[in-house]
Amino acid sequence: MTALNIQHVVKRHGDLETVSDVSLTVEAGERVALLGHNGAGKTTIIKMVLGLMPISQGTIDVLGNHPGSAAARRQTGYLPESVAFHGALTGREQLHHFARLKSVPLKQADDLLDRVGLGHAADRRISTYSKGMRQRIGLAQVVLGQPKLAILDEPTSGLDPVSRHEFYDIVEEMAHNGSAVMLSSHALTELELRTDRIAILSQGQLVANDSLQQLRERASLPIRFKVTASTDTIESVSDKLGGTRVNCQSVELMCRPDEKIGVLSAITALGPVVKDVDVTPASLEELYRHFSRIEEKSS
Ligand SMILES: Nc1ncnc2c1ncn2[C@@H]1O[C@H](COP(=O)(O)OP(=O)(O)OP(=O)(O)O)[C@@H](O)[C@H]1O
Repeated sequence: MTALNIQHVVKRHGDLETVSDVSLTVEAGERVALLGHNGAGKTTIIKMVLGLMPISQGTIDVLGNHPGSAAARRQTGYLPESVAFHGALTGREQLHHFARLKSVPLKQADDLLDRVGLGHAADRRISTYSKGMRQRIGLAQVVLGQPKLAILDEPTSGLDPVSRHEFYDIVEEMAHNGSAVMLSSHALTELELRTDRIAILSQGQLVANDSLQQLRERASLPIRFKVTASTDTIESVSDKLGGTRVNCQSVELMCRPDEKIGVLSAITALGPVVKDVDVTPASLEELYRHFSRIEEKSS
């Protein structure tokens, strides 16, 4: 089921067009990452989806409802880029408040405080919380009531690496339970394995919208091999395979994706002199640069 359906959406501020003919869907249970440079139009799209900003052209359907309608809001969880809570309230009081607004049992709020790692600080005032702790309260209020659509704008800014990992575990759990999740981020490395689809915006236009695997196939960027042998055999390995010597034990090779199996066969044919092989396909960061650059060149 399609939870979010954005079709041919345009946003104009006077003469300035900041979102140009963007079409994007997010299915129930799917995690879609919205990527783009500063000013690419991510927050503008999110604001239109939430009904906080009027659409100049095109349509947005949120679970069969108009963006910003009571029905759409009831089923949507939102974590803004800069999350702000009442500093005088404790984490528990703040989350209980959201639970009452969402008509969710208070017990669920208490359980969520533990789930986001704030059980120990639940009865402390939010003014004493670090940025990461506030972000966790923000995530807890999104998860509260298991919304059918979750919109997360730069959700991991301010979180340390362990907290980021835990954050994506919770997002995964939400998607597993049927929520559609759209999140914007600049932290590409962490998104690689934790999202189902990547949508890349460049200057208001959607320049890519595929799974990581499909993006790799489309971009056809080189694959990197690092072949390790012993110091006394690396010279002959290097002579046979070519590539660049990176140290006294390793050679680095690059090839096109369609050459991968051939290169692997050549490495395997060298037999036990090869101690190790690392095969690294294009990273999301490289793909992101590739797709953003194509658009910049053509504009
Ligand atoms: N009310 C407005 N009037 C005029 N221009 C606006 C308005 N709101 C946003 N913009 C412009 O729209 C473009 C997209 O902004 P947006 O905030 O959506 O970018 P973003 O992709 O979220 O960037 P960031 O990663 O920096 O948060 C920017 O050029 C911004 O200046």
